[in-house]
Amino acid sequence: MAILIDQPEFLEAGFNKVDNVEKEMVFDGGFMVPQTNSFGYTFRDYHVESERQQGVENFYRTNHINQTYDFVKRMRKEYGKLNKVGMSIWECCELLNDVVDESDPDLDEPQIEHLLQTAEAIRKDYPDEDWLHLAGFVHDLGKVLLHPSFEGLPQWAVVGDTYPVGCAFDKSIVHHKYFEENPDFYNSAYNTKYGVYSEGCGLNNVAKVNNTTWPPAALFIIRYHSFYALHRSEAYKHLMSEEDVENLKWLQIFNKSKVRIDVEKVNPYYLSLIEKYFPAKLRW
Ligand SMILES: O[C@H]1[C@H](O)[C@@H](O)[C@H](O)[C@@H](O)[C@H]1O
Ligand SMILES: [Fe+2]
Ligand SMILES: [Fe+2]
Repeated sequence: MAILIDQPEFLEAGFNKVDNVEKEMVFDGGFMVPQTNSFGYTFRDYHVESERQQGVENFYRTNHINQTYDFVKRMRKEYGKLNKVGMSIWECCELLNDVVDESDPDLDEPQIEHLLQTAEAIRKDYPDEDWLHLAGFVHDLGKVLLHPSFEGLPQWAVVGDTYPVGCAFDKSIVHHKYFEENPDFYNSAYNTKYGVYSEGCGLNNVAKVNNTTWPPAALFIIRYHSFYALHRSEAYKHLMSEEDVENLKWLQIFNKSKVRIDVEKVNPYYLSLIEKYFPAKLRW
């Protein structure tokens, strides 16, 4: 997803295949945590040569060419209406299970399992912050925009790493070279360090339409968990407000995780959190 609000370090290229996957499981606070994805590569490696990577690269090519300032503005307006569907958080999770994310080089489990894995990993580290567990659980629900009930948006418009439009694309963004085919790349209104923004303007302008009682940090996590150029490569810091800086620390603890979980056992806990923080039906 691209955002409206965003400089460089190159991702290391190289072959990071680890031959013996079994040996790469480490024991971490009661969880067995793999160090490689199920294809035998380290996580988020966008430069290995595999069939899956070709699909991922193709995805980013289309994504980088088409995510323009005007497109993102139009999408925000259209989907900000929240007039597509009325449903509960749980119903949304069920819709999500039909979705396959073409941008993810590591994904090999159903979305619901990925959500629970993420949530359980945070719960282990921060047992008392229930709002944070719930953030883990709902963090990828936005992918539901791929579902036909949302007019079936194409993958390039929905998934993949997050970055701002309206200012220069940072070199740390995955497969950066394809931005050279994006019209905004040549538009002087959008291709400078600040572009349409100003110093410290703040990353956050999320509309809190659905009356959640959640802390703002949770919304920040949901919105920016895929903004790797920011939380991993430290790009775009010049656009952050003081509040963003404060919230960033939560993002840094929010990492992809592959802990093994017993879905049946943990489901009731997440249902109770949904009930605590969200209305029964939400506008989407
Ligand atoms: O948060 C993740 C991450 O940014 C991945 O790189 C991307 O493939 C997924 O779509 C997204 O859910
Ligand atoms: Fe995500
Ligand atoms: Fe995710």
